[in-house]
Amino acid sequence: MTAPFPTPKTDEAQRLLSPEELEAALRDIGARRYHNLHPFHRLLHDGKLNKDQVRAWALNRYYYQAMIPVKDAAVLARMTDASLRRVWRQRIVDHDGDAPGDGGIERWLKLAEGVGFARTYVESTQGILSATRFSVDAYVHFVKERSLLEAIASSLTEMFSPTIISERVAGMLTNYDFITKDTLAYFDKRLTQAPRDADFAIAYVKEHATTPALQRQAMDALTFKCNVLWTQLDALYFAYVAPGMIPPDAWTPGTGLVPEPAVAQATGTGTLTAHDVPRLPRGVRLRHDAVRDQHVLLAPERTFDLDANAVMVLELVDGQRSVRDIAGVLAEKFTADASVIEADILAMLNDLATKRVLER
Ligand SMILES: O=C(O)c1cc(C(=O)O)c2c(n1)C(=O)C(=O)c1cc(C(=O)O)[nH]c1-2
Repeated sequence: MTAPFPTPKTDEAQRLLSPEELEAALRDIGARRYHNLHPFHRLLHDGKLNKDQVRAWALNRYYYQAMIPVKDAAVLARMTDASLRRVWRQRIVDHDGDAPGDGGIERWLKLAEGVGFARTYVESTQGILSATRFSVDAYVHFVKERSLLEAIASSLTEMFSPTIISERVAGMLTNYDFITKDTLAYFDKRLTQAPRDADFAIAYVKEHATTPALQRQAMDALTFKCNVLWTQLDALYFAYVAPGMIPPDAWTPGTGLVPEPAVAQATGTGTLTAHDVPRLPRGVRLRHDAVRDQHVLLAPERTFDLDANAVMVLELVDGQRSVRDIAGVLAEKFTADASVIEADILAMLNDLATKRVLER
């Protein structure tokens, strides 16, 4: 497809660059346009956003994460060479995993849950900004419509991502008390996946962009992709930072979240989340008081009576299972909805945590 408004030909576009010059020109595009330079990222990394603004970022970026394998499947579908497909298909595995509960999309959902979202709300994508959807969809369309060279070149933003990831993880861990290393686990794997993918893509582009016109196409593809990323942050900034104009139907703070247990909130104690592994602190025991026929939690100089549900949960608290694991066991036992059980268990365990008879 020819662009309706083709990029004006510059002198640079007329001259065939050496592969090294081409790489330098591509890197220069990143140095000027990559999304690490966007004000929203600067605020995110420097700890200048509030929790809801960080939530808006996590929610919207989920759509990018979820569509990346769709994009890569489209790229794969254009490859007639099995040896290329064999390399590219790894990208889909990285995001989808080999089994349920595995892979990058799952890890992004954990990030979103870590900042308080209900997984089903995030997966529904109903609260994302239209601009997020437009720009991510534009990326998918681009790789379907343009040449394979352009499709591969558009992924070259990944050359620049390891730096921003290191900066983001360090910045967010230092600056936000609600962010943990576990929450950001998504990025651990990207630190090796992104350079591996980028090395392959840049080698391909250097080998196949063999005319000035093809080199220009590769550069334009990378510029386009930088714009895909930049636009998403513009939209976040506009809606959630300044002027703070949230479009109709987009996420508004307070919605789509797992309710935080009121007691833990009031006392300000660290709230357990579904991924935490609860255990009884040293000196606290689950006992059956035979005289009263009552299960109790026995702590130094204190006891707490437990109802039957609490006993069932605490019998599964073994310092190995996470809250989610425990909910899974009980959901299976009672053929009930695991997410409902999980919410109940979290409320109960957080109540015990505030009484200091449970820890993670
Ligand atoms: O955290 C980031 O700043 C960042 C940037 C990019 C990128 O540069 O496109 C990707 C990712 N992360 C990422 O996680 C990811 O899976 C990914 C895939 C692609 C792609 O174009 O195929 N880019 C990116």
